[in-house]
Amino acid sequence: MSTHDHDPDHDPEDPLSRERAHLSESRAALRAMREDVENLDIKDVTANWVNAAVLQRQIDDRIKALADLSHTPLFFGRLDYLHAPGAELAEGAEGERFYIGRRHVHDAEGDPMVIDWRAPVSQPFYRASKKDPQDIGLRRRFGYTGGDLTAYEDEHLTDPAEAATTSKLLQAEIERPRVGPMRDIVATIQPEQDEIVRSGLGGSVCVQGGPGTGKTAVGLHRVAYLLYAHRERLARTGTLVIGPNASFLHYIEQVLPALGELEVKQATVDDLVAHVEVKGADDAPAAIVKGDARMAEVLRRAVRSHVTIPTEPLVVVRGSRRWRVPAYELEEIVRELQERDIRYGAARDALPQRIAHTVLVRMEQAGEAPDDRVQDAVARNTAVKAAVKAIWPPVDPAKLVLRLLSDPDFLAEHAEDVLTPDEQKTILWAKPARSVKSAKWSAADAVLIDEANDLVARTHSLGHVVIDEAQDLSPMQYRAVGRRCSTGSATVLGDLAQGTTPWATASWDEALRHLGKADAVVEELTAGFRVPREVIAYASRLLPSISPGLAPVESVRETPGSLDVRLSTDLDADVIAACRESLEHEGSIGLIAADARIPALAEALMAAGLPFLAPGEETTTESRLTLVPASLAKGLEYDYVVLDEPAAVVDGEPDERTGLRRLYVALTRAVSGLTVLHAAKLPDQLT
Ligand SMILES: Nc1ncnc2c1ncn2[C@@H]1O[C@H](COP(=O)(O)OP(=O)(O)OP(=O)(O)O)[C@@H](O)[C@H]1O
Repeated sequence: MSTHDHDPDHDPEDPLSRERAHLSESRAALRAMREDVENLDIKDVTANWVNAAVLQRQIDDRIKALADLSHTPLFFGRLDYLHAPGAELAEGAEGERFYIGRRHVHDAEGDPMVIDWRAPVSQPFYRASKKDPQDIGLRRRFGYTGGDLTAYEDEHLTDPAEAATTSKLLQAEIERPRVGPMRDIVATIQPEQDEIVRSGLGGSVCVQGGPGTGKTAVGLHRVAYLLYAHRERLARTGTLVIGPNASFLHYIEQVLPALGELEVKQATVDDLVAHVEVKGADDAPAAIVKGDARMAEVLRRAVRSHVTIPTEPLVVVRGSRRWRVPAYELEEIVRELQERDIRYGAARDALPQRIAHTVLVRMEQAGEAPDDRVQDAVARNTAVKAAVKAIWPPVDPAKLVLRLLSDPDFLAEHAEDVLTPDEQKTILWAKPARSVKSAKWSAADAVLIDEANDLVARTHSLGHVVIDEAQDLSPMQYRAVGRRCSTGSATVLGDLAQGTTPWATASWDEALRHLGKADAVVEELTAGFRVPREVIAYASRLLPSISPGLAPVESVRETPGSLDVRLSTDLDADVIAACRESLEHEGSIGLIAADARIPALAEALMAAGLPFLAPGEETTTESRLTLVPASLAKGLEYDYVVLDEPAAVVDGEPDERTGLRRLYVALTRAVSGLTVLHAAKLPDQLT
């Protein structure tokens, strides 16, 4: 591989000059594409204002997607094929040379200037190697400074004499200082990441990977890829990215728009199940039982218990005639509906028609010739309606859960042999709630209501769902997410070692069963792109205690002197000093501390005149310091991290293993440097 930097003398024969010329031509072509859309006159197409509004929105989105962002290079790579790969591999692609970028750009004749990174013809940019050149003679990577193309790097994959080296441009991209929200990695997706990104829409994928292995990045790029490869289907069915909390979602929200995808929804699991206002919290034992998959069976039984097998005949009066359906026939109808695999509500909707059908059969036997309208009229008959209400009454999911948590006998009846008497006691409210409105619902209760909801009426399924930090979901939460992709597929991202809930995932196989995706492929990512080698080695000392089976992350970053562990006699003052030191470097700074330490540290920072942000607030070049409670650090990263009192982070959790896992998360947020300050003794597992 050879790297070439910008030659200031403009030589038209110089490859860099030629590449820059292609860049300006491509930008001009993109501008022309945008102008074409801007000049569209929709008055000619439709006079209907509703259609016009819809069309205008589509046009506005398209204009947005065609924007030429000065800080994102239009192309970042070039592939020279040995043989023309054929037009079926890329929109209108012909010839052997392709520039790879974030989006497709074509010239006035429709010939491609830049090929979308997701097109099949672009794939060798990420996957080809000396071992498997995939018909690529030259792979060129471009380096940019500001918006300018200033360097390129060549690999001649079929040249046996050329030594394989690591890419300097990749190294520079990984080591660049972080400011602001998460960015896309489209120019430097690694082969093992690309395999996950491009895996098909039909199958679900689960990615286990240590801190900084790119799980979040891979999940987001997979959505972008799937939207490209299955645009129409996913536009119809929808896509969703699920993250642990609002600040995390805020951190990642710009990645997909930067890749031209504006339609992907984002939510936390709590958002998905927000049927009631969450005003209360469970203690851990109650939350564990409520999150246990056995609760699904309790709810199923409780919902079904509303059906009463009829013992009285039904009499329908029409005109001068009375039609009698005996109890045993009603019972047959009810039993048949119970045995079918349909929701409680759907069966309830079907029941009046079934009864009416039986009445119609009677009419026909008596020589009448009733039609469909008669059947509908019978189904709406007051006697039939009353019977349906008695046999199959409506169920309000929230009221049902309220009763289960308030009424010991009702719970015992449906939890028999499913929950132990002690477990039942654990989840019963000390003070029964009066109404759905006044109840102090917890987050776990809302998930139970969601399950009950689905027993009554099927939850709408999307085409693809990505779940990040999945290791923290309870079995009941996995079920709630699984319902939302029951007819689609899922990408499950997580790290067993970072599970910090009392119900944290212990095995992916089990989690995937709860999700309803037992056939998902589990992939492992082991190369770390965030945390410097020395820091990850330090954090990995905790692995034997927190997740014995897992191998430590192999960092691709070598930043010597990136770890500094200091004993302090005046913690607050030393923390402030360490923040000031970190602020001398470029990039973002995170001060991470046990949640209980946050108020004291906030005060110390204010007293020292150091302005700071809360997680989720965007760091800028002016405001670069964020004060991060350990409980919100997951998934985030900062250039420099100052970690306050590890022992307090561990002690902030109900048990030691969870505490050490929380510490592991806090220790693995740094991109360039980590300073650990402690006045108390460090946890034994670290030393
Ligand atoms: N191929 C890549 N090229 C450049 N940067 C990368 C690559 N893969 C990942 N990164 C960067 O590494 C950092 C960590 O990635 P990401 O947040 O996706 O990791 P993660 O596995 O989700 O971490 P965590 O377990 O801590 O949540 C991000 O800044 C991301 O942009």
